[in-house]
Amino acid sequence: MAEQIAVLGAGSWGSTLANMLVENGHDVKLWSRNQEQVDQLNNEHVNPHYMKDLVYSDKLVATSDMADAVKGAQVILIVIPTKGLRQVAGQLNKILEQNNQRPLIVHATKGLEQNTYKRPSEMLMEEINEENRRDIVVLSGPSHAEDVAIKDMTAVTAACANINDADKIQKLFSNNYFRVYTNNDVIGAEFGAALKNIIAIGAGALQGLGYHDNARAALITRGLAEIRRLGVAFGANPMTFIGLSGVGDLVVTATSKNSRNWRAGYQLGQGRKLDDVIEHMGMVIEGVYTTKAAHELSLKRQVKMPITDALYRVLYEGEDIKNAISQLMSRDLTSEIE
Ligand SMILES: NC(=O)C1=CN([C@@H]2O[C@H](COP(=O)(O)OP(=O)(O)OC[C@H]3O[C@@H](n4cnc5c(N)ncnc54)[C@H](O)[C@@H]3O)[C@@H](O)[C@H]2O)C=CC1
Ligand SMILES: O=C(CO)COP(=O)(O)O
Repeated sequence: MAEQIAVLGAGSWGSTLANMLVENGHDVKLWSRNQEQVDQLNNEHVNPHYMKDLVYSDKLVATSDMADAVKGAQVILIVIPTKGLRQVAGQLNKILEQNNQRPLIVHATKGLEQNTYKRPSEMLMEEINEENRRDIVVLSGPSHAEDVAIKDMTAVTAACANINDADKIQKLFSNNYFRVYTNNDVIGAEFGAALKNIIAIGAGALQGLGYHDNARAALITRGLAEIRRLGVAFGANPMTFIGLSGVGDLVVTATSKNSRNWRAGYQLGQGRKLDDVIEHMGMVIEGVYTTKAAHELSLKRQVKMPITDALYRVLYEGEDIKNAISQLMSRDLTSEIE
């Protein structure tokens, strides 16, 4: 059955999901704060800054008026980078309150908030009053927008404490190339999503420095160990980390040239400066900020995250990447299972 869906955030992922939902037969309004981008989407069906090869459906309606996008929507999908999430959610809350509207909220944001270390669903719960929303569902997993745009096979997870709502999102989003599984572990799904970006920067850096397959496999595997350790310390189900929002997303992000985090790491490995890399990416590199949040959180919780610590020193304290790698490799030898 066709649903009325609002998508907030028209970057690479928000606009691609909005287009897919239109093609799934739903009535979709896509909100962007940028009027020029809205005009391009409505008039020429393109979004060249973010998705240069995608021609969007002419049934997709874009708007820069959030109230217009949200009016009547039963489901609201939020695809805003972590840094802007709270502000957009606060704006949304006011509109929902005025409309007396109580939609199901889905988000696809992958990060942790600076200083508070909150997960996206925690930020949304704080900003959107309970009277103005139903549950919050996390949509996560190995899903580069570029691949979904060309209808490559993709499998993701819809995680929600209320499994009926995860089921509903599973049905709305699934089609013959996009397969959605469900999970009730929101904490695990969000930690997996946020922390894999750190490891992806590291994997890109290794490749930029000229390391090969063994090094990448070691980084991914030991990266997953520290992602799981932090997630489990906050109540995540360890099994989630061997699922799509865990190892699945880690593998795609740490091995793909489509990944902004991998590309950032690659350029750092080749000797480019961080500010320069951020300036030229033109899209969000969540892992840069998540590295800082996760490093601080791991110290607070006393969870060992040696790869995250090494990347933190490289990104925020100017340590040479090769030194950071030597330091990682010369730590006391230890057991794999902790
Ligand atoms: N690009 C991808 O393939 C995937 C991205 N994600 C996640 O989705 C989130 C969004 O990523 P992308 O779409 O890639 O980012 P992007 O950089 O391509 O686009 C971000 C969009 O959010 C808007 N935005 C940022 N701050 C805002 C604010 N304060 N108010 C209003 N609009 C704001 C920007 O104008 C832009 O349209 C990130 O957390 C990312 O990790 C998740 C899965 C896949
Ligand atoms: O989360 C993603 C794919 O699942 C996107 O990763 P990047 O932000 O590194 O492009």
